[in-house]
Amino acid sequence: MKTVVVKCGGSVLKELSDSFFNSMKSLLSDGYKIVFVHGGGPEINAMLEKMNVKSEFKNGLRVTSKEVLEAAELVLSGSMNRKLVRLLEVRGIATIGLQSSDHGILEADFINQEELGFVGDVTSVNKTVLETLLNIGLLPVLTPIAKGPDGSVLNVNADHAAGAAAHALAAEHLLMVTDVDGVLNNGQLVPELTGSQTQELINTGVISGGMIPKVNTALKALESCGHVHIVSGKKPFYENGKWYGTQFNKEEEEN
Ligand SMILES: Nc1ncnc2c1ncn2[C@@H]1O[C@H](COP(=O)(O)OP(=O)(O)O)[C@@H](O)[C@H]1O
Ligand SMILES: CC(=O)N[C@@H](CCC(=O)OP(=O)(O)O)C(=O)O
Repeated sequence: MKTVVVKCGGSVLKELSDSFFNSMKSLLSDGYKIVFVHGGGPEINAMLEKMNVKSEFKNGLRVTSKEVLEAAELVLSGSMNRKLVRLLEVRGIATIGLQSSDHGILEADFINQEELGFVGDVTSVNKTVLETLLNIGLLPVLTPIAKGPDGSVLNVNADHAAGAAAHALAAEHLLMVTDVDGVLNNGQLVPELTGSQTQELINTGVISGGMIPKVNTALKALESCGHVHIVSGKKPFYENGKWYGTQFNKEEEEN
């Protein structure tokens, strides 16, 4: 099975273009099976603001109290997931939206409960459920809320959730969809990056903020996925077998 895991950031969910969905359709007609994982960080921020609840990030991860977790679930499962499913269905793509904690599609463990609260790292992926859905022609759209220990649910960074799904499915491609064309340097798209080149851009502050978990996930995914790209959701990302954005490559083997 040729699988593509597409991670769509909250930054761009409301701005996904028709050309983006045309690229999705091209992938499907070229025989790829797609699993979608979405975020919703900006929308969770807006909800917390409305609720007058303060939220902070540590190393790109949202410190998640019980109250923050409830807001995150509400936004991700109740709003973002529903929106994406409708956007895909309306374009004739057979879609099923799921909370990743359902039947342990994603299982996670606390990273550091004292410091981060209900935040998890994925420990297992229920491949059988995902592959069964793909085999009957459905495109699963997953939230980054995973099943935690003892009946809990845990908030997982959506980049990390997508990376874990791509790894478990041995996906041919991992596509990280965001609100910029890819990794930029001085406003210019960087078309290709290796691990050491990426580290250099992090060290010099060119890559910062939300781009850091994205590039780290991209590099880690190279261990199990054939191809990894960061692309824009406002443009086409795949046409006639050609991919756009920033492509991540393994370091050249030294002779
Ligand atoms: N070098 C860089 N190239 C592109 N974007 C960068 C870079 N460094 C930081 N960013 C920021 O990362 C953002 C994408 O991360 P984030 O907002 O977390 O997106 P998402 O919601 O898609 O996960 C961009 O909009 C940009 O502001
Ligand atoms: C633990 C953690 O940080 N979870 C993220 C989940 C959503 C997410 O990652 O959304 P984006 O892809 O839009 O950033 C959060 O609460 O914001």
